[in-house]
Amino acid sequence: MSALARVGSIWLVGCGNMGGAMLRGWLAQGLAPDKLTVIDPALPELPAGVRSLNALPDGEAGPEVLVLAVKPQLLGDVVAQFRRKSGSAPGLLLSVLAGVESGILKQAFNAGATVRAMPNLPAQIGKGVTVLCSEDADMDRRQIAEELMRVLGTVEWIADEALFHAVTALSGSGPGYVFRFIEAMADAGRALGLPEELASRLAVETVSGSALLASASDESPAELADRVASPGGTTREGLNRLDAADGIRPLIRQTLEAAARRSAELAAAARQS
Ligand SMILES: NC(=O)C1=CN([C@@H]2O[C@H](COP(=O)(O)OP(=O)(O)OC[C@H]3O[C@@H](n4cnc5c(N)ncnc54)[C@H](OP(=O)(O)O)[C@@H]3O)[C@@H](O)[C@H]2O)C=CC1
Ligand SMILES: O=C(O)[C@@H]1CCC=N1
Repeated sequence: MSALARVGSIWLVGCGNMGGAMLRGWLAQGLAPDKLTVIDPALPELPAGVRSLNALPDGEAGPEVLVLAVKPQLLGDVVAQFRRKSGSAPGLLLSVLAGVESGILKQAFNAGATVRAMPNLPAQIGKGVTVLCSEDADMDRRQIAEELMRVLGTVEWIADEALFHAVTALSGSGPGYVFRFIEAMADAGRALGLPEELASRLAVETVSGSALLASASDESPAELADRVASPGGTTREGLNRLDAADGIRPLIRQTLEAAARRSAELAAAARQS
């Protein structure tokens, strides 16, 4: 029996982009709806059989798995509610909150084990990548956490939680940069005279097809770029601009550095709250 099928109860706190994707994925994998409680003051419409609450229940024993998917700035509210209302600590705490460290989560919820996760938005179509990290989860709880996140796409474990700032900057925030890149490609195509909708479609399909090829190919992205660039052709001219000293590499490095810095700031704020 899968680890997930053995889980008794899951409370999901926050059912927006990430929480919603997890909920849909778990149900699609066959998790029984009556094992699930969603806690979200917005009371989102939920599939039949899932318990919906606008706040943590009063005096009820804690769940086997507590999943946190609220904005990091709301952690304090959730912790305060948990202390006021819940009867016992969860067996496993799984948090997708950017910047909030395991130490803070352990102190706040006193769970049997704590796992931090950093998914990304393609999770909404099961094509995300999630990085997991835990200092105290045994094999069984690691397996539960992994199965809960695998419904969102692929899963990677890291041993050093300090790398979470870099992970958040790269894969957590990364879809945002890729969407901006698609937009910029489409804008540039329009500036060259393409009709707006055609430029948008060409930009999306070009990025999507290239990502699929990079994922399926044994060749590195650098080798694949060389395959596109015929000697003396158009792509080399474009790549020369991207590869210039003020081109894409320093820009992307600065982009990730800015996001990682923000992750560290969120961590500091959570430590102080
Ligand atoms: N979006 C992304 O791509 C990624 C997000 N994350 C992390 O996931 C977490 C959630 O992000 P995301 O899903 O985008 O956020 P959303 O705002 O989409 O979802 C959060 C949900 O929590 C609800 N909420 C607000 N207050 C409470 C409360 N006290 N108790 C329970 N639920 C509450 C919100 O309701 P309302 O809208 O009414 O306030 C909303 O429905 C964040 O911590 C973020 O760092 C991690 C990786 C990627
Ligand atoms: O922007 C954020 O803070 C969250 C974490 C990674 C993606 N979204």
